[in-house]
Parts: sequence; structure tokens; C-alpha cells
Amino acid sequence: MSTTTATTPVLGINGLTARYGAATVLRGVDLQVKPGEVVALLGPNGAGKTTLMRTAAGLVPASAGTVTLAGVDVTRRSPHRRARAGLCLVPEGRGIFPSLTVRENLRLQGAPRQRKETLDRIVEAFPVLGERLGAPAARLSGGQQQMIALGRSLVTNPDVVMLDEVSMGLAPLVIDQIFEALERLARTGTALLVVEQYVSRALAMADSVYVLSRGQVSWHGTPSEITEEEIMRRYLAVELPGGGEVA
Ligand SMILES: Nc1ncnc2c1ncn2[C@@H]1O[C@H](COP(=O)(O)OP(=O)(O)OP(=O)(O)O)[C@@H](O)[C@H]1O
Repeated sequence: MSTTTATTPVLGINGLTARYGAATVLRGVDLQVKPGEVVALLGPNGAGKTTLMRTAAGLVPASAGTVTLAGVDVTRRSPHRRARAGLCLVPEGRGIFPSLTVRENLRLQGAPRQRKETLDRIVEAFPVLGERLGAPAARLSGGQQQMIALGRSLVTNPDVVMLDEVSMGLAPLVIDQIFEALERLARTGTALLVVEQYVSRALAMADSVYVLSRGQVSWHGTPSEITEEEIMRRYLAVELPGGGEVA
């Protein structure tokens, strides 16, 4: 009997290195998402956050290191098999099909037998989608389109969902709704790895925080161990009013 099961991460990233051609973008990244945990992944533009998620999902090959799902090494598995093993990526830009209806977008994944049940669950989480099931996704607002993307992540009942800048381009009120939906999702026990430009929102919901700088983890801890200001000033190189130094 294993005594490590309780702490085995749902998603384990170990010494991960990835490159585009000659450019190395991730350099030996270690990151763990434990069951049911919300992990925020922060860092300046170009640090490699999207690449980390794409490599975990199998869309970018790892040139060194491993990706594990519930302790199982999936580094050489296809994106499809990783999705079946419980990993879901909600990409930046939403990845929905504008000309298909809301219902069709939500039905693209998942076993046909469970479609009705799944659709009910998604509509329960995002009631506004229930009112627009027959409409082409292109006719929905940006926030509603993001709800489709999030809804699709529920279809396969994943153990861990990676969310890349889900608030991008949305109005504050809509972002509130999206984050409420994420918190509901987290409460059901789904682990989340969240890349988010709004540091305060990310810190408010995270159990664990990683800061990535130039493809390496530059800080890791809990939100109680760091302030938003410190992250902005030391790691994101954002000049704050009052003349804070830039790292
Ligand atoms: N398909 C690609 N081909 C070549 N280089 C790429 C590709 N995608 C990203 N890069 C480069 O890899 C580096 C990391 O990019 P990535 O998008 O992972 O960073 P990020 O932290 O997500 O940044 P952002 O916040 O701007 O999305 C950047 O220098 C970027 O220009």
C-alpha cells in the first residue's frame, strides 16, 4: 500500500525544459499541483507561462524533464491521451468555434452517452449559456464565450484544469463572474493552474504561487508569504507609484 498517495500531485512538472527551435524557453521548471489545489502561475510577458501549460498538455514537446498526472509519467503521451487522463487546458483566446452553436461547442468533447448529463452540469454552472444554446458562439459576448471555454473544460470531468489568462479582454464585472465560476469549480475538488494578469485576483484564490522569470521558477510559496506589491516590483518589474525600485 502506498503512503504517498495523499500528496501525489495531480499534475507534476519536474525539471521541464522546452524550446522553440534554437530558443530555450523553459529551463528546468519544477511545479506541483496537488489534488484540489489552486495554483497561480505568474510572471512577466514572455516568461514562458503559456509554454509551460502547452508543454504540460503535450502541445509543445519537452526537451528534458517529465510531466506526471497522478504520479503517472505522461511526457511522451499525446495531448488527447493526457486529456483523457484528467488534464484540461483552457487556452488563451478561448479555443472555441465561433460558427458553431453554443450546444455544438459544448458537445465537441466527452462521451456521447454522458452528453445530456454533462450539458445539464454546464448549464447549472453557467445559466446564461442555457438560454443561448442554439445561438452561434460568435454572437455571444466575450464573457459568455469565455464561459463556453470554461464549460468545455467540465465536459471531461478533469482532475486539473489549466487556465491561460481567462480574464483577457473582459470587463471587470464579467471577470468577477468568471472568477466566481472558477471558485465554484475549485470547490468541487477540481485542481486549477491559473495564469492571470491580475495578480490580486490570482493571489486571492490561490493556495500556492509560482513566479516564472525567463523560463525558470524565481519564487514559490503561499499567498500569505508575499504581497501583491512585492510580486509586482521584484518579479514582474512593474514600476509602482511612489518610486519603487524595479528588480
Ligand atoms: N510558437 C512559438 N515559436 C517561437 N517562439 C515562441 C513561440 N511561442 C512563444 N515563443 C516565445 O517563447 C517565449 C515565452 O513565451 P510564452 O508565450 O510562453 O510566455 P508567457 O509568459 O506566456 O508570456 P505572455 O504573458 O506574453 O503570454 C517568448 O519569448 C515568446 O516570444
